[in-house]
Amino acid sequence: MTAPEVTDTAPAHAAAPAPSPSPGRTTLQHLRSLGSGPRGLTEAEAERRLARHGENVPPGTRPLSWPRLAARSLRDPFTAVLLCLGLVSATVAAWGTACVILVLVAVSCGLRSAGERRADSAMAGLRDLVATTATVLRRPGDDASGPPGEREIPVGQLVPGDVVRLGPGDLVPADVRLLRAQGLTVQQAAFTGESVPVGKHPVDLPADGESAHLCFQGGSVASGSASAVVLATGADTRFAADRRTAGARRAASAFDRSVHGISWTLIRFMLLTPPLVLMAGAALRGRGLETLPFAVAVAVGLTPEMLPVIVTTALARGSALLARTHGVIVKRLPALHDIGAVDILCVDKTGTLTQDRPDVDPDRTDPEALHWAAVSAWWTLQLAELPAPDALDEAVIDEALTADPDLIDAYDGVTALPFDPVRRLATAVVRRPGALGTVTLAVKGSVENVLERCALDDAERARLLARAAELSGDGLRLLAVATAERPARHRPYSTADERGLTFTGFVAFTDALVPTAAQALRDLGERGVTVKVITGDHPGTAARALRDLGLDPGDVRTADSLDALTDAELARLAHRTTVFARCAPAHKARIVTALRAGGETTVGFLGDGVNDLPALRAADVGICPRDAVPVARDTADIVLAEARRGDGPADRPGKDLTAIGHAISAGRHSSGNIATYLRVTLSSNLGNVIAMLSAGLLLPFLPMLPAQVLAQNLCFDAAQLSFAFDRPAAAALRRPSTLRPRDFLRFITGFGVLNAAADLATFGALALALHTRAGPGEAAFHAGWFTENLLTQGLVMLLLRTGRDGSGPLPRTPSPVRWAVAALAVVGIALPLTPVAGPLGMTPLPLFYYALLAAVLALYALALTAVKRRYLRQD
Ligand SMILES: Nc1ncnc2c1ncn2[C@@H]1O[C@H](COP(=O)(O)OP(=O)(O)OP(=O)(O)O)[C@@H](O)[C@H]1O
Repeated sequence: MTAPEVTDTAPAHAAAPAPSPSPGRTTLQHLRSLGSGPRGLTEAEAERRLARHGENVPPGTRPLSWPRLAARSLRDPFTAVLLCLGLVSATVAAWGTACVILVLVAVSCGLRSAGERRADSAMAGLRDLVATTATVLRRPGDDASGPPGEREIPVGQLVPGDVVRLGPGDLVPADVRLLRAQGLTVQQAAFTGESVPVGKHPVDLPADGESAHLCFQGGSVASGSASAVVLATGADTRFAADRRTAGARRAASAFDRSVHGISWTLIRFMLLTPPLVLMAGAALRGRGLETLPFAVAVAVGLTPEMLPVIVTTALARGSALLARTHGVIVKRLPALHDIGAVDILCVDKTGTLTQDRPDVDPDRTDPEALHWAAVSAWWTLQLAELPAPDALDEAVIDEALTADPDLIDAYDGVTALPFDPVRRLATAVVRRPGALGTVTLAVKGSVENVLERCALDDAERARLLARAAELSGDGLRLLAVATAERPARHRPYSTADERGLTFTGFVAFTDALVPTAAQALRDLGERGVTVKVITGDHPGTAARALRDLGLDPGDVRTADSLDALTDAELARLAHRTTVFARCAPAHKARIVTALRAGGETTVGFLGDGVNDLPALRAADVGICPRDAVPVARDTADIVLAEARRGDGPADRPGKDLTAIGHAISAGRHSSGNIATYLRVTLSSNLGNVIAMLSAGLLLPFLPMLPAQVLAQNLCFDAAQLSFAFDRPAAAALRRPSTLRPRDFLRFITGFGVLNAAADLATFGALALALHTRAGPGEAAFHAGWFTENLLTQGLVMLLLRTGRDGSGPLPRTPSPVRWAVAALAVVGIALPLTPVAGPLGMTPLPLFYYALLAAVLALYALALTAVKRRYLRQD
């Protein structure tokens, strides 16, 4: 079964090649060839180009057309197996069975396509709510000489020739060529697999094969800033070309492991059934190939052909409800299943558990360190043309300017090396006006990274590290600040210059915890989810935050202690550890991958920054708060709601971490309904198959005609669609909802045998009721079994609604399920009495049979309840 997910529909111009890097063309020549310039396009020209090139929609985000949906549902393994069985039937001229199979395929494909179409549009609507925008430079109207202005537009409206601005946390919105850049590094793991961001800069005359001046759609800005001209959009990008050749690659998620795992187990059974039936028929009754249609019908009887429809409907309904009631946006349908299955949730600290609205703590900040940190922050902001300061820089500048409003005028900026989460440093090179021969490097960053670049003796270094640990232990965030006087020079400054520095002091910040964080962590614990914190911050700060939130941080590990471990050692350690500190983006991803190894755990990652992207991708399900950086919102599978007003300052309502609990409940609810369908349909189908096999060997005629198999399958399938609207028991919501093939097999074997016993008892009842009757018993047998089948299926729907997790009281059966069961019972009893009965090969039955049937059903219901109770007790 394919994941019910919106996938690519290649637009008409899909065959267009990805852009060439244009070796030998200068930037200006390239701009001219695109009919653009450094000041961008006019609005009127952009509109014309949008009509010509189409929307800049990355592949995989357009709802599929009807023909593509139908083609995709035909590729579904269940459908493929059914079609194969149909083909086998046609080959031996069993036209009745072949037609039955064809109708089954048509109905399930039709229902599935309609369900997916609805789900696709609903998901597209939800994704639009958290869609990212791009900063574009355009001139108003058609006035090419007008002044350009910057504005935010939806990424979909970008056209070739547009000039865009990029800053940290931005998604590269199209394929672009850099016009200017400052300290730009781009994460482009999607193309090259490199987890480390790559430096990018403009090249006026690129050599053949050079690509430092190009950034591709799907990449993300890790640090620095740039302006760039758009070369290609939508289906013409390299991202689209890669997807066309390689397809979308994503590691198997919890959804793939469970729903797909179960599907493939069943398909193996289906494929094994016909040969087994043929062999049994030959061995026990000396039958030959004439048993084939019957053998095929038995295999068809095993198929849960509505599984894809139920999965799509249950997940789409759950996602829509979650968005409406709690503002949580699920961007990829299977992610709702996955969040319900999460048993380990990794979170970063800053901006997730804390507000990321730091305030300088003046009592524990060295004034000189604050001075140089502000100079560094201000000039980095100016020289690197960052669209906005990050939270620490903003706090530093505010505090320093309040103390000394002339601080900025005291220096001229020379160059800047902006912050990146791997170096954990930011440097500005400044000059005092008049001091022509020398410059000052103002360096700020994490304590360890700054101290290791300072000229210090070991004792002093140890003293400073101890002081930093003490401040962090109080929950403070820290910046270490250092400076260096250097002779001025023309050669560009690089990270190699950040050596032999003079330590200046620490700047300390308070960063309040998110008000809903403690409650959210408690909720997660009660729902059986283990929380781990993976942060770039100091171990002391992380441990203190966790303690303040009511959790025991245990032994805090720093990332450098993990580097020497093998993947297996890391996996063992990761399961024992609660807090990982000083993690670079690649460490975060490696820890998540280690936790997932073995496929026994489902791991979610909740993060909000550029440093969280690799981990968001590595997890089974990536989650981010609504105010995360754009690229995190774009990467995450689930975007959380904002808090209600009152949970944060008036201008920014803040994060609502309790929304994770709602998302988990919604996921478990949907998975619970899928599990109910699987339990009910599989035990009933297995029972039928056992009964059909026994009857097939005992009776001189086919126990069920192909048309009857069809009618019965369709009625049961239609009734079970109501499970998408079911309510699982409260107990099912209390722990991670993993659909394990092994658990299902255990469940369905027991209940399947019980169901077969009821069928065999019915055969006895039929023999008793019909033995006095003259005429062919075949049609009456078929009618009797048809009625009993639909009635027992209705009973199973009511009594097996909660299985493995249903130890609590059974929730009231929702009306769609009650109506569906009633309709099933009515059809089962009434159909053999209607004129349709004749063509279907059935006749009305004597009243006596109904009395016997009532007794069989009553006994079956009692046995079902008793076995279920025993099963739940053992579980
Ligand atoms: N703008 C900045 N300039 C210099 N140093 C910074 C800046 N921002 C953060 N740092 C330093 O780098 C360290 C790591 O930052 P990083 O962004 O990787 O993680 P974080 O935001 O502290 O934590 P989390 O991973 O929980 O979001 C910080 O603890 C801080 O000391």
